[in-house]
Amino acid sequence: MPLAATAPPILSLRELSKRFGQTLAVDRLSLDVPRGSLFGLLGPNGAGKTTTLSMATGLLRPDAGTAVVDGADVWADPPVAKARMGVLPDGVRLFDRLTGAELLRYHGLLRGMPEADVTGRAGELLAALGLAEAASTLVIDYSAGMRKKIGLACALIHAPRLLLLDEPFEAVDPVSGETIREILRGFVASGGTVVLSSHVMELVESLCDRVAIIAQGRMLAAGTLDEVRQGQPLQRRFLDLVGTQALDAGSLSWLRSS
Ligand SMILES: Nc1ncnc2c1ncn2[C@@H]1O[C@H](COP(=O)(O)OP(=O)(O)OP(=O)(O)O)[C@@H](O)[C@H]1O
Repeated sequence: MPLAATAPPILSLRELSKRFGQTLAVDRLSLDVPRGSLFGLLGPNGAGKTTTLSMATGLLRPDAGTAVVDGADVWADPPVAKARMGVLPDGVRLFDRLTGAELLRYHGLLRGMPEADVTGRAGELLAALGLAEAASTLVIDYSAGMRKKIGLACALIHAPRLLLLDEPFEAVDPVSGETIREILRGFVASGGTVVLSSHVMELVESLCDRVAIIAQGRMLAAGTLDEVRQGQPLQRRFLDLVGTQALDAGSLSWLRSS
């Protein structure tokens, strides 16, 4: 029996809920992520993906429910839980008055890494992600894709066993996208676990072995790729579960009249 089938999940969310005023962003959402999986979290805009990941990573306090990382409760024991994960938050809120190299160094030292390791790994990460030439550039002057990549490097530098990545491929060019896919596959092959959110079905279908589809804060389906797809392309299954929004007849007619 594979390890993932017998070991406890590396991430376990139980009945997580979060309300913003009138909006119930996440509604009693439960999810288990087995060790060694490359897990895709899918959902339309506003589904609650970022809110869920923020609660799972200790960035946003849930109204109710629990998040447990490798046995450590994220909200009862944050230092232990946070040490076990690498996080790429939504929008990548970074200290952007630092250079790329300084930001990576800051993250490594903050994680308690020895100075020499930080320097060595920072150089390797910058090179692998095509940021070596921008190492001395202030992050505020980075493009959106470069910010995503430096954010990913910061999440990786302490070699966590669990990566939680909010839209890691957003704004990233195809060459860097392939590098990131390679890094994530290698990470999982060596025993790591990745949870990523995305809108891009083809990417999730080709990269992830497990997926969950959420909409309006609720879990609609979760399991292996094949269990969720049920013999259909993921895109079709996603649209069936989430529902399509047909344009009313005559809607946007002004756009078609010249
Ligand atoms: N800080 C906030 N204040 C008020 N409402 C919020 C806040 N953050 C999220 N929301 C609302 O909660 C819901 C879920 O948002 P969330 O950002 O989690 O969705 P998402 O699935 O990540 O969307 P997207 O794919 O567009 O990034 C949305 O209705 C959003 O407007």
